[in-house]
Amino acid sequence: MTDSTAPAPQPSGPAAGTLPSDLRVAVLGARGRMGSEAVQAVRRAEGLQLVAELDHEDSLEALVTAGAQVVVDFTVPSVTEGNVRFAVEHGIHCVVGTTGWDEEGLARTEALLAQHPGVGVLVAPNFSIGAVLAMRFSAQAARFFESVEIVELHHPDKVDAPSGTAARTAALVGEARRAAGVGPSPDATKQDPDGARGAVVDGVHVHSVRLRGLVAHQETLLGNLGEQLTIRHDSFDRISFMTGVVLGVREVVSHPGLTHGLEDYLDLGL
Ligand SMILES: NC(=O)C1=CN([C@@H]2O[C@H](COP(=O)(O)OP(=O)(O)OC[C@H]3O[C@@H](n4cnc5c(N)ncnc54)[C@H](O)[C@@H]3O)[C@@H](O)[C@H]2O)C=CC1
Ligand SMILES: O=C(O)C1=N[C@H](C(=O)O)C[C@H](O)C1
Repeated sequence: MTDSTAPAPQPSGPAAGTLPSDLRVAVLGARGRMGSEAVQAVRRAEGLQLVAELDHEDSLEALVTAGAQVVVDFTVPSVTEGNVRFAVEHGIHCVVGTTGWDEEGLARTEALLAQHPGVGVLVAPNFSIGAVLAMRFSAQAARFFESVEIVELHHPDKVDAPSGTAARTAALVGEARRAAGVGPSPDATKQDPDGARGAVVDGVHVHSVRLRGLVAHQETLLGNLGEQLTIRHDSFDRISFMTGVVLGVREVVSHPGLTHGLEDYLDLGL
C-alpha cells in the first residue's frame, strides 16, 4: 500500500549517457543498507539504467510503470517471496539477496517460473566472491574431517539468525558428507539447556555472533585428531557484494528459471 505521507517512488528518467538498449533495473529495499549500496552500484555500471528505487511504502506496481526488466531485492525475509511472485507474474527477472528462503519457498518459485518460461530468478545468499568460494571450499573439505562447525559473525542490526550464508554453507557441508557416506559430526554433549551448542542445520552446528562494528564474517572450523582447518571470510564493507550483484543483474536475463547461488554464473575452475 502507498502511504500518502511517504515520499513518492523516486523519479526514473534516463540518466545522462544511458542508451535505449541499457537494461532497465529497479531496486527494492532501496533505502536499506544493501539496497542503497545496490542503487549506487547500478548507477555506476555500464549498460544498466536505474529506473526505480522502491522501499516498503511503495507499491510494486511502480516496477511495471517504470518498465523494469530486472528487479534487485534486498528487503526482509517476510516479503521477499511475494515480491518475486509479483515480478515473475509481470515478466520481470529477479536478483534476490534477501535471506530467509527455505526449500518450500524455492520450490514454489520454481513452480511459478515453470508457468513463465523465459523469466529468470537468482536467489543468492551471498554476492561476495570470497564468500562464494568459502562455501565451495567448505563443502570440498567437509568429508575429510571428523568435526565441522560454523561460526558466523554479523552487525547487531541483522534481523535473521543464522545467516543465509551460514545456513547455505551448512546445507552444502551436510550434502557433501552424505554423498561421501560420512555422517554428521559426532558430539558427546548430553545436556544443552541454553542452546550453547548453537543451531543445528543439516546436522551441522551453527553459532551466531552479533557485535557492533562487524559487517559480515564467517568461519568454517574443521577438526581431526591433531589438526584444524579454518576457512574464514570477511566482508569489511558492503561494497564487497556489489560486483556479484551487478554480475547477477547482467546474467539473470539469459538464465531462465531458478538459480540458487551466484556460483552457477561463475566459472570457478574447481
Ligand atoms: N545476498 C547477499 O550478499 C546479502 C544479503 N543480505 C540480506 O539482505 C537483506 C537486507 O539487508 P539490509 O540491507 O542489511 O537490511 P535493511 O534493514 O538495512 O534494509 C531492508 C530494507 O527493506 C525495506 N523493506 C521492508 N519491507 C519492504 C517491502 N515490502 N518492499 C520494499 N522494501 C521493503 C526496509 O524499509 C529497508 O529499507 C537481509 O535479508 C540480509 O540478510 C545482506 C547483505 C548481503
Ligand atoms: O544481513 C547481512 O548483513 C548479511 N546477510 C547475508 C546472510 O544472511 O548471509 C549475507 C551476508 O552475510 C551479510
